[in-house]
Amino acid sequence: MNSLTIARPDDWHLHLRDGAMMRAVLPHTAQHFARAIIMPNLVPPVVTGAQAAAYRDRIMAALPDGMAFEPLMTLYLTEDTDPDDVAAAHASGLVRAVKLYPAGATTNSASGVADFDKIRATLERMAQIGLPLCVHGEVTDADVDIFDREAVFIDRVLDPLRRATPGLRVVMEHITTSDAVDYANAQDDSLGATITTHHLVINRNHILAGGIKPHYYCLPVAKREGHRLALRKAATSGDARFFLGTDSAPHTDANKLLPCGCAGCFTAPNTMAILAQVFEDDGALDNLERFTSRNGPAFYGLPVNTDTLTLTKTPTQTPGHIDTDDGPVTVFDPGFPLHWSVT
Ligand SMILES: NC(=O)N[C@@H](CC(=O)O)C(=O)O
Ligand SMILES: [Zn+2]
Ligand SMILES: [Zn+2]
Repeated sequence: MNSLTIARPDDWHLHLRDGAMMRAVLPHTAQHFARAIIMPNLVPPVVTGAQAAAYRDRIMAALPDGMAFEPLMTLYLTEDTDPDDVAAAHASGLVRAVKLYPAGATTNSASGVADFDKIRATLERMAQIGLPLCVHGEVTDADVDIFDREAVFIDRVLDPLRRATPGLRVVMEHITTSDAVDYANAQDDSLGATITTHHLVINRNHILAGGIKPHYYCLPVAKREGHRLALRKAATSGDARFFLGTDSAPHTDANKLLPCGCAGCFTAPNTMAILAQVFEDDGALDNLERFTSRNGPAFYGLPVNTDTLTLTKTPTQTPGHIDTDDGPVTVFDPGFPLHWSVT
């Protein structure tokens, strides 16, 4: 196959940031994706409906003329979140999901949740109105090994939370383990799971063997090869529970290359070329459209995009970095030449 046309993709987990960084990274997403679930972990976080509306306006103002893109806004769940504000933001069509960060789990998660009893009322309201909860699924306990934090979260937090809130629609974000794949496979269609581009490509050796590679450091951290293969199988299966959330998370090189560097891989520019190759290598090009363009809208109850994206078998050179007014941002290097280009 030398050319592939699919319904235009969406990105169900994206960090656009704000200001100069947003202006630089937004066109890379809008070029390939019609819509994206916009993560609310700004500083300060996007907690209220009013803050989400203002953030959406800033995104639309930063969109270059002639580009079409719809940001699907989220609210950052805190222990002080007002269920009425959440319900109003959902009813107006502004907000498509609420994001749960366990306090301290990842970039800008200090305002996240420590006491899960304090979010009960909001979760119950979300279950009533059908508003999905997107979850960064890692425990934060210092005594749990970082490579085990996702699996432990499923047992200790996610499964009890879902049992306590029947009907709540939940997205396990950026899953990295076979434990998460197995859990998702055992649930009904109230559960979805996003998978990033980079977790289909790298395992923990890529980060640590032969020298430390800060640009491969993200959270949840990439796991053993067996886990990567489980993610590949889930993503390429076509199963409706699994869909693309790139978690494209730009940080300047200055902030990545520190003694204590930031977590995140910037994949917006080359995600579609990488995914075409991943699916081709696994003999699953026929399922690429399900993963990038169909399963996500089905979970979120949105129409599939009517316009299309065409990939052709032409080598692509992804730039090593993009320039922003805050400094350069390195683009994720898959470690193999890319044979597919978006045309
Ligand atoms: N994935 C990451 O490593 N980083 C994300 C936060 C997140 O999605 O956990 C970021 O905002 O930089
Ligand atoms: Zn996260
Ligand atoms: Zn993220």
